[in-house]
Amino acid sequence: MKLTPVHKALEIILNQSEDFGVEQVNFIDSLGRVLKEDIIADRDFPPFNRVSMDGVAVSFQEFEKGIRIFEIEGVQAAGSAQLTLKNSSNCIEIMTGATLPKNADVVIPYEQVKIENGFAKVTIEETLYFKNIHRKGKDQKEGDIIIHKNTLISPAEIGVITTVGKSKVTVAKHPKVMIISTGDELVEVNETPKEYQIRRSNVHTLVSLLKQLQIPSETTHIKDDKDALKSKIEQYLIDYDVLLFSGAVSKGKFDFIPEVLDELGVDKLFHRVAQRPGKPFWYGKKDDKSIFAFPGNPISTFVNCIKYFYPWFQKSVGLESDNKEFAVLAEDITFKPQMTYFLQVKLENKNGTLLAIPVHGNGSGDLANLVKVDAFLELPADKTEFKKGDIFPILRYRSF
Ligand SMILES: Nc1nc2c(c(=O)[nH]1)N[C@H]1C(S)=C(S)[C@@H](COP(=O)(O)OP(=O)(O)OC[C@H]3O[C@@H](n4cnc5c(N)ncnc54)[C@H](O)[C@@H]3O)O[C@H]1N2
Ligand code: MOO
Ligand SMILES: [Mg+2]
Repeated sequence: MKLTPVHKALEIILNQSEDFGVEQVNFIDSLGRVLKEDIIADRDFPPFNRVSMDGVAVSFQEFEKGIRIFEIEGVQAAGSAQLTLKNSSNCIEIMTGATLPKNADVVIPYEQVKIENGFAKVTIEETLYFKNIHRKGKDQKEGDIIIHKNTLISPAEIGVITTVGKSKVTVAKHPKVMIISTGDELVEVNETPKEYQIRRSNVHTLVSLLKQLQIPSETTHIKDDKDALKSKIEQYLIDYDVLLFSGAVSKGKFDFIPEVLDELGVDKLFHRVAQRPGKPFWYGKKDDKSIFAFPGNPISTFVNCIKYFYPWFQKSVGLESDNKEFAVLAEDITFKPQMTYFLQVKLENKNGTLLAIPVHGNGSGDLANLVKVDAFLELPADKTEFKKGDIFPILRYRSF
């Protein structure tokens, strides 16, 4: 049967993105979420003439006249209401973060002043009007949009959100996701497997891959029993927006997922992609529900989640995902099949260039190899020889 090319599979999936609406969350819980409102300056930035050095505030005009000794009239701390310089030839001691006193228009730092017996003796010959003052409204004006809708919220955005006083933020709502493992060979993490059994690690990898995008999910396990699969999946198709499967999509006698989904009225949009690993990937849709059925081999599940589910989700919540990352292949690679090859690589930054160093494992079942790796290098299907120095897109799962 004909395999769907990777770019086509991705295109099909992206065309099925869904809007899950918006919700309000506490500002501190908005980290990693997608903003769904513009964040507007509630006042000027800075909101007052903010002194930026500890020292003395004086009149620039008096300084220009040659006055260098100023009697200290008072002290203006950060957080206290604005004082007025009553006598223009006096000064006010002033602290960083304080509002500039009325009638003062320059700050001389303590390093350039000698304080003695209630007088400040200035030791510099030159200064500038408004020196050491962060002028009101210089950064942003009240009413300016500081963060646009559809921005991914990072710690920098949290700073702005809080400074404008938004304790609640409108963000994209996440889909309700169920992650399902299948297979009679699988046992729980806290169980001791028999010689022919293994622990169901893939679902926990998937939960974690989703958690990296702040998407909560639930998991369950279903035995290789067609009736059980059918009745459970039927309910999940009602209760969840997205189902992620791991396993039972290939040619085996107990690979029931494609036929069960078909019998439940899920439209298959493709089955089998021209890629390695992850070829038997099945994707379908029922009404507005997306069903990603990943092949059970751990690396197949892993790479398909990053390659297909991640951009589908990002598009669904309104994030631009055209910010592809690239790396330079560090050694020659040959891959003969007419398939996209997701090569496991370690990333290394060498003099500003991101190098992709292949780390060969033993195929898509070798999950231990992934801990030595940072990303997959996407080698296109239309070539067989990939040369050291060539540049290819990467799918990265470690950010630092
Ligand atoms: N005759 C053919 N056999 C296979 C083909 C093929 O084209 N023709 N494709 C191979 C490829 S490629 C892959 S990938 C796998 C996909 O298999 P399934 O999606 O059907 O998955 P399973 O058979 O259920 O399991 C495969 C493998 O993965 C392990 N597994 C499954 N779930 C988990 C889990 N949650 N945690 C850890 N490991 C899991 C399972 O034990 C098997 O070892 O098919 C090839 N065969
Ligand atoms: O496509 Mo499979 O993932 O090579 O084992
Ligand atoms: Mg199978």
